[in-house]
Parts: sequence; structure tokens; C-alpha cells
Amino acid sequence: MSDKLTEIMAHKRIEIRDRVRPVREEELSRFAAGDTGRLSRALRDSEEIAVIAEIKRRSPSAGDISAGLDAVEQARHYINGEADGLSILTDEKYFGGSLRDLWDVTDFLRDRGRPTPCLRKDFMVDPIQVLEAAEAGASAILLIVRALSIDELKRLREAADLAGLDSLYEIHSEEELETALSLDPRIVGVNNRDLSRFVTDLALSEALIPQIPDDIVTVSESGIFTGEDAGRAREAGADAILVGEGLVRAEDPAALIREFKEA
Ligand SMILES: O=C(O)c1ccccc1NCC(=O)[C@H](O)[C@H](O)COP(=O)(O)O
Repeated sequence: MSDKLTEIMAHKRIEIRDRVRPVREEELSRFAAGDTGRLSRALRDSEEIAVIAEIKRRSPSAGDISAGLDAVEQARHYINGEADGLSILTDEKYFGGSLRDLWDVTDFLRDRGRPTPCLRKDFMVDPIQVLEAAEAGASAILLIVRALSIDELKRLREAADLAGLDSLYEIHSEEELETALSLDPRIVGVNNRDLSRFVTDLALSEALIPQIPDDIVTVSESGIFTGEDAGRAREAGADAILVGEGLVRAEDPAALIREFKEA
């Protein structure tokens, strides 16, 4: 695992330590309500390349991106641009996010009558975080394959399934792809960012996405800024792109989402 990711995961395990407790099946399953797989369906149903638009104030690679960003206002731009899904970074220390952002955005979407699915983008290590995601209205969680043991991946997936949440398996190598494929994924995301050097390269999506079976929804993540980048991801066979910094810095995020979709 890269140094930064090791540091973040170690921090996360300490941060959640006081909240960890056994999570009962009934606590999770009351959220399932027959609507499992909302994110994977939304991404697959999109006629153009689907866009998951991310809310992110800062990151280890970019530093401050938009320290004062209002999560709901940003979500409003994304909805105006017809984003197919939203990704909300809930990690405070490294990304400036919070669970409050997730609650606020899902409340906003519900009030607007918009069912746009939200991904809780965080460093998941324990089922309690899956329960928190479901309580806050998320439709999906992130599982970073290189950061978790097989047992942890299975335990988190089981909790997500019980709560009716999709699991996005994030990979960065062929070996991680093999691991993800052994776990019957509905969604696999290729993270173009090398977390040890902090450089992004869409060539990774171009190499890995064609190796993913067609019945799995594929997402190209990180380092996408232009219509041309989105076109490269689409050419590689991606069903969706996940874009953070490019959209947060954009003067008109809704227009940029439309540009991605037209690429
Ligand atoms: O973005 C980082 O610097 C980072 C560092 C360590 C772990 C994860 C990190 N990013 C999380 C993400 O996956 C991105 O926020 C997401 O893919 C969007 O990337 P971008 O469009 O390049 O902002």
C-alpha cells in the first residue's frame, strides 16, 4: 500500500475506534426497502457516459481546492448538469468533508424530489461506517481493495448488501482487479491516481477497463478535467467517470458535466 494511503487508513481506524460496536443485521436491513443497487442502475441506464460528481474541499494531492465550499450549493450545480450520481467525501482530516455534508445533500435531493444516488466516499474499515452511510441516505459505499484484507472486504460488502447499498470496488492494478472480480462486484472503479506519487494517468483505465466483464459497471476515477479526458474513458469502455477537483474548480460545473457527457 502507498505511504499516504497507509497513513490515512491508520488514522481512520483510530478515528472510528470509539464508535465501533457490533452492528446487528436488523439495523442494516431496515434500509434495504427493496431498492438495492441504485447507483449501479443509474450508471448503467445512462445513455451517454455517466458522471459521478464529487464534493471535495481539499485532498492530500491538491491541498486546498475550495475550503469554503457549500456542499448543498455544489450539489445543486451538479443536479442542474444532470449528474448521474454524487460522491461525497465524508473524511474530515484529509478532505475537509463530514457526514453532515452527506445528510445535508441527501436531504436536499429528497426535498427536490431527485433520486440521484450518493456515494459515501470515505475510507471504510468497519460496518459501523456502512450503517452511518445508510442512515445519512447514501446509496453506495467505497471499498478500496488495496487497503483492506479479503475478510474486511467481505464483511463490509455483506453489511452494504444488507443495507441495500452498492459497493464500489476501487482498484489500481491487475492484481487488485483479480481480487475485486473474485468478490462478485456490481461496480468496479479504476483509480487513475497513483497514491504513492500522486500522479494521475488515464492510461490505467485504458489498460484495465477492457479486462472487466461487460456485466460489471465500470468507473474511471481521478484526473479527469476535460471533455477529451471523458472521451478517453468512454473509448476505454468506461460506463462512468468520477470527477472531483475538475468540477469543484469549474466556473460552471453544470456545463462541464454536459461537456463530459457529449464527449
Ligand atoms: O485525491 C487525493 O489526493 C487522494 C489521496 C489519497 C487517497 C485518496 C485520494 N483521493 C480520493 C479520490 O479517489 C478522488 O477524490 C476521486 O477519484 C476524484 O479525483 P479527482 O477528480 O482527481 O479530484
